[in-house]
Amino acid sequence: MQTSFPKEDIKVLLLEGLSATAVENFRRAGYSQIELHAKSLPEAELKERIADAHIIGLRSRTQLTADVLSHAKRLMAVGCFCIGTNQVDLVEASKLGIPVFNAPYSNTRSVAELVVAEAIMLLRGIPHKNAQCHVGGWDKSAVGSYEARDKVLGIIGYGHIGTQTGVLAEGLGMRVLFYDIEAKLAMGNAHAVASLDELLERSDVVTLHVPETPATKMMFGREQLEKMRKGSMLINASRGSVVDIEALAEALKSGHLSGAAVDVFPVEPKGNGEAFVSPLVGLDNVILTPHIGGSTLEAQDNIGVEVSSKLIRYSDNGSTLSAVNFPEVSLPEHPQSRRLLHIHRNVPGILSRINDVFSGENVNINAQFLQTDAQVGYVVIDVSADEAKANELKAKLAAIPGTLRTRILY
Ligand SMILES: NC(=O)C1=CN([C@@H]2O[C@H](COP(=O)(O)OP(=O)(O)OC[C@H]3O[C@@H](n4cnc5c(N)ncnc54)[C@H](O)[C@@H]3O)[C@@H](O)[C@H]2O)C=CC1
Ligand SMILES: O=C(O)C(=O)COP(=O)(O)O
Repeated sequence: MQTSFPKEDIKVLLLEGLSATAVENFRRAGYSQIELHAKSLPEAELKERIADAHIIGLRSRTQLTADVLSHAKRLMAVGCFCIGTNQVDLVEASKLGIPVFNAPYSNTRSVAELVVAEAIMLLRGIPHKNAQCHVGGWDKSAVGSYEARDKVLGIIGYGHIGTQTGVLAEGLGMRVLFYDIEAKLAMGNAHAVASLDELLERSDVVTLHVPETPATKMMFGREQLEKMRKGSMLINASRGSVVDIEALAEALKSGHLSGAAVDVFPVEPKGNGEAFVSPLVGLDNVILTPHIGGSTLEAQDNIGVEVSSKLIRYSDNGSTLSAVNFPEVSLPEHPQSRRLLHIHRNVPGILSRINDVFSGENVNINAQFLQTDAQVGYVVIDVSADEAKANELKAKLAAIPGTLRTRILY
């Protein structure tokens, strides 16, 4: 599709070592100005690099704060090449008229497999036995080693990853309980519990799968750890902010918990090679992994295609389907028309001002799409007009008070 703004002038900034599938997809769609970085950028450099970027792709490390976004003079879309979107100030992006996309399912299975494997490792006391062997020890004993079969796995946050983890765990013969703030359909023989406390009191292994939200920040502290059964285990592959890591280290040192597996941390290195510091370092009953729950080649390749396709579709066609902070529209193509986009603050009266722009003009409106959310309104208008007329209409649309952005797509 031929776009009004030449695709070769659209700068795509891709950070944090995204899969080559993302780059190939952009290139195939005609985007040639792609800047690739293997790591997240220090804030000052990020502000510099984002200044003239039209599209940015990132993973969990890059913080797109309101301050960083204020340096992005041309940014039209953000792609989180992962599940979590807590690293982006979604409200600010929405206020600026910038849709944010993610990959809500592509690494779900990878996280669930890792968690189930860790549950088995912890139940067998493998972290400690492994550490012993590495220093010449030999601790052949069944003490503290258990089968996963018939043990209780307590899942906090029964969404995509939580349910998938429960299904895999049931395959091993584990009994699955879950706690969620929403009513959820139980998969297999899983049971919802009435309260977090009940889940903690009944589980042998507890695993966290909540997103980072104001309500989940530090939701798992000393009080929750104390309520866990003596000798039980905790797995956290959600977000580092969810667990009080100092309190977790104490619970492990005191023996109240017999083990833990932790993939996410309150402070994580910006990239490979930077030192990792944590109160859990050196505890040989803990499996530490460098935030790799979703880092399998399958997941990363799929995410690369999924998120780049959403960004390309928005850039080429205006569709915002599955944006996490923006009104969602899925648009047909009308190649015979010119497509104008109008993004505005959702305040009363704008639609009639938009329609005023077209009334009295000698142009035919072939289609009009409108979707709003609490903050933003998104109108797409397909018109029969020549280039000069389309530019004139765009200028009039841009002059409407409350307008955030206007574009002529094609
Ligand atoms: N370690 C890693 O590499 C990865 C980590 N993640 C993390 O896992 C999180 C969960 O992913 P999904 O399962 O795909 O998300 P999801 O949105 O499908 O599920 C999250 C569930 O948590 C529930 N929830 C929210 N607040 C809660 C609370 N306060 N208490 C109890 N339940 C609550 C929700 O109702 C929902 O059912 C992501 O947001 C991300 O932070 C995701 C992928 C990879
Ligand atoms: O998908 C997520 O939310 C993750 O936490 C994975 O993050 P990553 O892409 O490995 O930085």
